[in-house]
Amino acid sequence: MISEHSSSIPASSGPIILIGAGNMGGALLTGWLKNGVPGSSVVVVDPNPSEAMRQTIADAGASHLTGVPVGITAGVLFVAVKPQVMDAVLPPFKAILDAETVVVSIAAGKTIASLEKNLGPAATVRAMPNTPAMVGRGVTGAFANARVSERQRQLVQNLLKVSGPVEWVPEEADIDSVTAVSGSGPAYVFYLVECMAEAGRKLGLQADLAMRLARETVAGAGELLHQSPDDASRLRQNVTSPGGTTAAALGVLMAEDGMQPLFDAALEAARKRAQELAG
Ligand SMILES: NC(=O)C1=CN([C@@H]2O[C@H](COP(=O)(O)OP(=O)(O)OC[C@H]3O[C@@H](n4cnc5c(N)ncnc54)[C@H](OP(=O)(O)O)[C@@H]3O)[C@@H](O)[C@H]2O)C=CC1
Ligand SMILES: O=C(O)[C@@H]1CCC=N1
Repeated sequence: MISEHSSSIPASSGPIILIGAGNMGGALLTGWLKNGVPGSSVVVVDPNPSEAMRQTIADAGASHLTGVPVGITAGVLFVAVKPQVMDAVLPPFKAILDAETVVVSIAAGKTIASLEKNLGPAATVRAMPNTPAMVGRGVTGAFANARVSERQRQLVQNLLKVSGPVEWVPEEADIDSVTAVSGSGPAYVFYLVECMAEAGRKLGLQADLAMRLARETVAGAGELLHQSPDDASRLRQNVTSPGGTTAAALGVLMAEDGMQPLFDAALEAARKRAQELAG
């Protein structure tokens, strides 16, 4: 159970059961532990976590199980397994829910209706974090169904915000769009680094130098975006001298057949895939 004394995390009515301690589940667990959630209030269910995760769990005094806990009721059931295995994994967990439990799923696409098919009607939040959560710099979109009380919403908000800001959306369908923008978004940025490095190599730079330049440029631009009060458009304009080199490059990227139509198509594809994973 999380006590009122845990820094910013309000009390839950029972332990947090985390199903799946992979990339995202592990990142959230690490964030909870750093932000005052006592390890003793967390039960991690994962048949085969990494050695590093086993160590984290053990060091925190959290419990590790390979299957459904027996004899306890979940305060929060936090679902962080792949959407494709959820229908096989979830049904036995129905036994550890009661009227006070809030279910949180971070799985792409999986609808609340699909979760309820496996778990029965429950206070449920669909959330979509992203991998910068691993360094406490993520952003999460979240939707709560009508069964979620104000207390549960606060509790979930505090559990999610250990990895960065939380943006609540008014419609469940919005979560699929959030997934397309920020859930998958870090991959687009990493690919941008790859593209910049490859283009630099084609201009004659050593491949590893081009990669270092591209990587530090994107990391530095991200940090500037994070720290500056200016919006992205203003920051772009600050780089762009009239008649200069940046304007020449942006003439290509911002052409009618430049990046915007590519991003429109890419994000539409991501949202469509989320919708296909719904069932
Ligand atoms: N990666 C990302 O950028 C994001 C992912 N998500 C969502 O988060 C969820 C998890 O993704 P991610 O962390 O990347 O995936 P991972 O594969 O890294 O993590 C899933 C974990 O669940 C474990 N697992 C498998 N079967 C079970 C089971 N029966 N009971 C308990 N645990 C089990 C896996 O073990 P094993 O490896 O041994 O199979 C693994 O440790 C997905 O639903 C995804 O859509 C959301 C936002 C961003
Ligand atoms: O690719 C995926 O399906 C997951 C969800 C968002 C990021 N990774």
